[in-house]
Amino acid sequence: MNENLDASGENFSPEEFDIERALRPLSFDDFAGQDQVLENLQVFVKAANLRDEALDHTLFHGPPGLGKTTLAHILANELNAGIKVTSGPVLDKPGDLAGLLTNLDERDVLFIDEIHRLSPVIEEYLYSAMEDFKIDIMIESGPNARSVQINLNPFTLVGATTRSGLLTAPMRARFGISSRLQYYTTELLSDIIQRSAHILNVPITMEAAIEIAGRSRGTPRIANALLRRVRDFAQIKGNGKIDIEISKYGLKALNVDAHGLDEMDNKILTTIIEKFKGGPVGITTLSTAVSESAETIEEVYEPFLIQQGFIVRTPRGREVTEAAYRHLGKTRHNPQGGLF
Ligand SMILES: Nc1ncnc2c1ncn2[C@@H]1O[C@H](COP(=O)(O)OP(=O)(O)OP(=O)(O)O)[C@@H](O)[C@H]1O
Ligand SMILES: [Mg+2]
Repeated sequence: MNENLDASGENFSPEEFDIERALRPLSFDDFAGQDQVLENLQVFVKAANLRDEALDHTLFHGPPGLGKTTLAHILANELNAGIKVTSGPVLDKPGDLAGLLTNLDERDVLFIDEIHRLSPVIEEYLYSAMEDFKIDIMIESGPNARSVQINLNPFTLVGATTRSGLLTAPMRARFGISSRLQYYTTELLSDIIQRSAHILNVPITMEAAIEIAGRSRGTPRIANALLRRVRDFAQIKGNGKIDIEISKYGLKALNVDAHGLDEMDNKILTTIIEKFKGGPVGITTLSTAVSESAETIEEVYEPFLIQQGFIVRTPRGREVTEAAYRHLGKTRHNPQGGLF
């Protein structure tokens, strides 16, 4: 895939960050797909609103760019509550966390992105906040040092992670709601692209939206990123309208893979084929061969490759499929002869 996009589709300039923000859905109604997740959340939010209670702590997990951060903001909107945003690696002092927590109004959302990267001290500290809406803080120092308990307003912790496997069991257990986001179908992505094109005020044909959607790696963030790039081609090389011709031209110029696979996706497939005769290969061995952690392969790359039918998981490890050979234009040397 092209150099500007990785599996998450991130890598924006500041202006693009603003566009990204404009394209972000703000309510349940604007949010496409993830039907099961959304249906449940709507019930839980309605119930919490009816009882005037804080929503249960909610965890969103799944690959990058599928809408975790978006949903956290939507929850706050739909709860008619405020939201404070932080992330695991940023939150390293208990004092900072205490400051955030004590400033939450009743029913507010505290969104912690990359929640698998919290330090153990902070995590420990969060437990009592989540469970009893209480925290202990140390006041004064030296011989006068003592800890006082502070009551917090009932709030909702929303956590997001691409690496749910790295979350500790006690942390996981404290979320009453846990939702895994799935890759989007081409059809849904083409709806999202049309909605975004409308916001960006650029005309697009249905056919073009489907073409771009099919190359977006099942990921709305990538779909929006590709749309913006194709829009550039349409404005500079075309007549401003995004049709199928300019889309194909732009996607080719961007070097976007026909399935939207990115560099690491292709590296994983190529490595299994070239170094391990198509597999099966164990995840640890594969991880060393492609220089990427086993967890990232399992949680970020592999789900898409499996969903697209390029890889299968067997008890002896990962194997590539015939589709992967075809995709990479390679022929399979099958020792048993026959089948492929
Ligand atoms: N269901 C959706 N409908 C429309 N647009 C969406 C949807 N989900 C995501 N998007 C778009 O994709 C962008 C990326 O989504 P978001 O930032 O929520 O992903 P994420 O899961 O938090 O990713 P990361 O793991 O990298 O933080 C959003 O800004 C939004 O424009
Ligand atoms: Mg996010």
